[in-house]
Amino acid sequence: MPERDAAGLLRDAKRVVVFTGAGMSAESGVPTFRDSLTGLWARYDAQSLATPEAFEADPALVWGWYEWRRAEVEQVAPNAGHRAVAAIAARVASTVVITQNIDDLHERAGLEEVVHLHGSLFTPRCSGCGAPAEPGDVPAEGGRIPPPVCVDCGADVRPGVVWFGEQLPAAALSAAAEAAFDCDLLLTIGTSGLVYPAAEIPYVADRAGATVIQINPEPTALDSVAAVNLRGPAAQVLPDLVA
Ligand SMILES: CC(C)NC(=O)[C@H](Cc1c[nH]c2ccccc12)NC(=O)[C@H](CCCC/N=C(/NCCC(=O)O)S[C@H]1O[C@H](COP(=O)(O)OP(=O)(O)OC[C@H]2O[C@@H](n3cnc4c(N)ncnc43)[C@H](O)[C@@H]2O)[C@@H](O)[C@H]1O)NC(=O)OCc1ccccc1
Repeated sequence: MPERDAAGLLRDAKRVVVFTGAGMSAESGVPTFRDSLTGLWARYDAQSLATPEAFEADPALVWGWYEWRRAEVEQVAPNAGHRAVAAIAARVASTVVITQNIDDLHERAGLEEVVHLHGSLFTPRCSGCGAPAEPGDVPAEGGRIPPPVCVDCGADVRPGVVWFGEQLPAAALSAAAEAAFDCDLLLTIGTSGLVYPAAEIPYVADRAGATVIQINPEPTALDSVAAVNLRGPAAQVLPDLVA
């Protein structure tokens, strides 16, 4: 029975990587990347909105979208899946949690260190000089919101996320690749495995001889690299795995 194998594999693991995507936060009520296009943004395609070109063309539209997503995240709480991942990190000293998510639910579930490959909703910076900016109060009204300007150089402040066509933060990418190369077990949770170079991480672990366990209610591009596929929602499957 896959669950028992997975629990046994996790119990015996010495160096664990937990790799997460939007599905990890779905049961908290955070819309997955593709579902985050409602209201004003419904007529846009996420991949074209999450680009430097879109911000250049209409800063208020894109800033407003990220402020809406930040408001969503601030209204929800980590789920039992996030708490189970924190329990794994507490139990297996050398656990590295790598996420594609820009929410802070892993941290709010008790994790001090999380490798954010695609940035965060809570680390805005100047689009000109790169100076960190204060994430102001979440605006009450949704819709188009002009971004604040940088106190140092007056350029627009931008969300601290990685947009399509932009390089990932070098430190995060190398920390992730290194952890995947060194681990003996990688858990991939709630990701479709379609966005690169992040999606390469489970393959790095597999090629280095680690066991890959996937948790996802649906089949994904990562089925082929997973030794064990647990077909279920993260917040239901993970607690059993760490029980
Ligand atoms: C779409 C894809 C084809 N395109 C790319 O990958 C591109 C281009 C590219 C590069 N290399 C390639 C190689 C091949 C093909 C294309 C490329 N990559 C890039 O542009 C990257 C940057 C990519 C990062 C983009 N930013 C994001 N996010 C931040 C912003 C924001 O969020 O707004 S990506 C964003 O989308 C992705 C969404 O994927 P998932 O998280 O997996 O979510 P998804 O909705 O797809 O699936 C949810 C899954 O959960 C499951 N699920 C649902 N409920 C549950 C549940 N309850 N429990 C468990 N699972 C569940 C579902 O079944 C499903 O499987 C995440 O990565 C997320 O971070 N940059 C770059 O390559 O730069 C290079 C470069 C080189 C030189 C010079 C300059 C540049």
